[in-house]
Amino acid sequence: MQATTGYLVLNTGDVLEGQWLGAPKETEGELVFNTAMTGYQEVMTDPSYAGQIVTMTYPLIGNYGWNDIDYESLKPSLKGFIVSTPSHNPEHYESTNTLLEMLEQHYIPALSHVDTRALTRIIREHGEVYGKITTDPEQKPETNTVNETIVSTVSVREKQFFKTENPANNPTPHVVVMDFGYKHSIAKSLLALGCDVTVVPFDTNFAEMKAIDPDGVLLSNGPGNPKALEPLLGEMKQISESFPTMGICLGHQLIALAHGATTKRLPYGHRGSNHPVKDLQTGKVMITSQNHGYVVDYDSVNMTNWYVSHVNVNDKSVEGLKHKSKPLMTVQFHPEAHPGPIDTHHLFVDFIQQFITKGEKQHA
Ligand SMILES: NC(=O)CC[C@H](N)C(=O)O
Repeated sequence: MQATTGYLVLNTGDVLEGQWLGAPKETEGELVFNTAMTGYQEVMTDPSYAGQIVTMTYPLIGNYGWNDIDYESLKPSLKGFIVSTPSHNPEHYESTNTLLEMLEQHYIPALSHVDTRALTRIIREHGEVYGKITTDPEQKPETNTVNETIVSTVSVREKQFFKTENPANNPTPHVVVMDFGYKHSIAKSLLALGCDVTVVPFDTNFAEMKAIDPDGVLLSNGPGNPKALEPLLGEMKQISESFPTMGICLGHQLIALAHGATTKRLPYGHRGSNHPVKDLQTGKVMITSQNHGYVVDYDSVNMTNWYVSHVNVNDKSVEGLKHKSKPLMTVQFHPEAHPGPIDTHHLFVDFIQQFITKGEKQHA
């Protein structure tokens, strides 16, 4: 079969040629690159990529197929996918489908045989790049395609309860995950540690949270600019001051904003599975999985009540915050490690230790 030629046209004026894969529809969005060598299924199903076109810097994509285990959400939310060399004949005992079949099933347009190194250099140089996947190289992409309410498109509408199959603690702790586009691995990590988990919509307020009365609250990862959720910060502040709370990625940024810090855009984002992060208390460096374009501004953190617990070794940006007197901890990276190394899994243990050690609720 003759491959259809497709183009990625960028707002920088660059046009890259490739072969069309997946859904036969044009798409546009912000271009971001991920440097992980494996984990394309987790990347594609991570709701934090909603509104974005993702390119993988590793050239061989699809070679271990697509399985029933590694989903981070039920379907991909990304707008498009750009690869160098796709594999249509995967080899893996868990594989149930090919990458191409999944692109078609979920109606995601993609391009292969693109010079992804050149594309990554363009993104690194310009920082914020928008693109369109099209058959017409004369087209121009829209800029600023991520709308303010993108979190509402990926959050659950009704709360969902999951019972742990590993009731290791008595009584079983109950964690509420505020869903800004949560990765399933976050809930799986908590369930595996013996917590029951309720996932609630992103706009759950303090009164609703009090009615559930969990032992701990986790604010999840999610897409878009954290400042888009400014109207909800007051509720999040109350929630995070009243329950032992953990924030991951967007959840970390939101807790920081709610407590008076500011966020800004990184020059070109951290997306990959080998970002070194230093724990400033122990001095240990851990390799982490990351996916973010925004970051908490170091100088804006109120050091009277907070300290910076982790920093990125490469660019010294804020990677974690801890409240000095409340059980409140946040991280910019992904301790659920999917895809990526499990160096920071212990943070989930640290989080739940806060409410299981005494076997009773820590908040009044
Ligand atoms: N993975 C995330 O939660 C990403 C957070 C936010 N959307 C960012 O890009 O910084």
